[in-house]
Amino acid sequence: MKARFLGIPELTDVPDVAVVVDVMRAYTVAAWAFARGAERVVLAESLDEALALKARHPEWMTLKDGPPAPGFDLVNSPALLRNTDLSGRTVVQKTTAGTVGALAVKDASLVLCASFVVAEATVAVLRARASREVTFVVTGGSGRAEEDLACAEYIAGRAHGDIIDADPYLRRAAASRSAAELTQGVRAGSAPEDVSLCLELDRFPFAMAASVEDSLMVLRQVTPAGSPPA
Ligand SMILES: O=C(O)[C@H](CS(=O)(=O)O)OP(=O)(O)O
Ligand SMILES: [Mg+2]
Repeated sequence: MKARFLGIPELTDVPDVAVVVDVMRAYTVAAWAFARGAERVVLAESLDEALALKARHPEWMTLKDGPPAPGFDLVNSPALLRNTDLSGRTVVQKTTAGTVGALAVKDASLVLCASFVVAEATVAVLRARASREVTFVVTGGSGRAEEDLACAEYIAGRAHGDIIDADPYLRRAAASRSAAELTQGVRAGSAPEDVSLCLELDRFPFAMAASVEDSLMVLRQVTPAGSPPA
């Protein structure tokens, strides 16, 4: 398996298989949403689209990064989300990097959204797919966010079949600028436990695949043994 690692601005073609990585925090948060019972996560193009979807479907739960805002039910924090019961809910998520990265590759035949908490399940889906090339979208810092790059490289190595010590990758993520900002409380809508929750390797047994459904980009859980959506 050939792996290429690209930032969102570097995406110039439509990949066959894309793994969109956002460790801090979009795809750690999405995984927690599924763990708390969410049925699906709609990746919104804009805050206005998220608010319009909420107006049409008042029972849907809207989530954005940054500070709490009118019309939004949740913030992009695993620590603040993990005690929320989302059973059967649709969550609409809009963030600065993670959701933008998935929408940038929405025409790929397989789009997986990943972070450390779903790393091995993501690896299993990639191995089952046996693609010749996988494009890792490193969403943070125009492709240079160390937490996303470390996670992407770890998943790529494992998908290639390598036996890898995860600790150096987790240490890189722990030393990232994002981790520092979250630890220092610089980012609004965060909690002190966010960083440690983002570094819980393989916390969940499922992967997450996004595909277009009725013109919306919808993220769903996929089990490694099953087939991801076509
Ligand atoms: O919520 C986050 O941590 C970030 C927002 S920013 O990097 O602070 O602007 O969003 P994400 O898309 O989850 O990286
Ligand atoms: Mg991020």
